Amino acid sequence: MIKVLLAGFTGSMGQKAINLIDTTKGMELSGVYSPHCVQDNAKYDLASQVKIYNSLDQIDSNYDVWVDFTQPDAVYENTKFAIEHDIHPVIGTSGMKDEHQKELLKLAQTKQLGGIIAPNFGLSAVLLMKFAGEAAKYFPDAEVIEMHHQDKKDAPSGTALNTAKIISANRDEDKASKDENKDNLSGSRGGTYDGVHVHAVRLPGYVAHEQVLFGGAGEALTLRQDSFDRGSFMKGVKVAIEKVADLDHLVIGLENIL
Ligand SMILES: NC(=O)C1=CN([C@@H]2O[C@H](COP(=O)(O)OP(=O)(O)OC[C@H]3O[C@@H](n4cnc5c(N)ncnc54)[C@H](OP(=O)(O)O)[C@@H]3O)[C@@H](O)[C@H]2O)C=CC1
Ligand SMILES: O=C(O)C1=N[C@H](C(=O)O)C[C@H](O)C1
Repeated sequence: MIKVLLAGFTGSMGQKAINLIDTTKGMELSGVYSPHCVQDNAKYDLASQVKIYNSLDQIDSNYDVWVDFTQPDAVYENTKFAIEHDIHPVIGTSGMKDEHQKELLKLAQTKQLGGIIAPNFGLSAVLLMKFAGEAAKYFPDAEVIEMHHQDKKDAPSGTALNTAKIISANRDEDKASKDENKDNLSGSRGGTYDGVHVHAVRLPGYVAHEQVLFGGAGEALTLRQDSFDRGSFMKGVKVAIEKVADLDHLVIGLENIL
């Protein structure tokens, strides 16, 4: 039985993850963590054996997997805590800084502990990123547009940033057009990662969506994925919880364990 600790259990993704864990054979929700919660199982409709924590230092090592859907400013500390306590991290939270990611890769390597940081657990987004990497070899001019629900706390999305990194790693930047626009309205061209423009839209009604626009001489290619429901992430989370203990290092991206 895989004993799971879920960080961010009161949030939108946390609630979906509880349902996944409760309905999947071979895993059990043993602990939950959210810094602003109260220790009242009935209030959150949690079985009495589920331990509730509202501070990291209360948590013991009695867990196999740490699932994290919290906030960008908490995810590094949480992941570090999990690795240091030999709990396999399954990290969905976006917004981790590159230098923090590198540090955690090293820490997990030293401990030979398996874990995953997944910018996106949805198959459509994983495939979009793969296809974007392929397209960037032939179309060096590309822009990323992500669209999310208005409650999203970070911009751009972790997926969009990762897509921009993949495009940058696969294209020949010297062949890309130089952007010499003058912004009459500040921010009109979005943000850039290594010269790849990234635009973030926040609107009610949206869940999580991304387009990558590639432009060439007289032609264009558009890739698009849509997560219409947060349930779309749960297959990926399930696979990650089941497979993470088989790894002996930290991987970035769901594609590495599919
Ligand atoms: N990789 C993927 O496939 C996906 C990733 N995400 C990412 O997951 C994260 C959570 O998304 P979502 O559920 O929509 O967000 P919510 O805002 O709905 O939930 C955030 C959760 O984090 C908790 N929290 C707040 N502050 C802290 C802290 N300092 N330490 C630990 N926990 C904290 C909140 O608790 P409280 O209510 O007590 O404040 C709440 O339980 C985001 O980063 C999002 O981008 C989302 C969807 C898919
Ligand atoms: O906050 C969200 O909703 C999502 N966050 C992740 C991200 O930042 O990429 C994954 C997905 O886009 C949904």
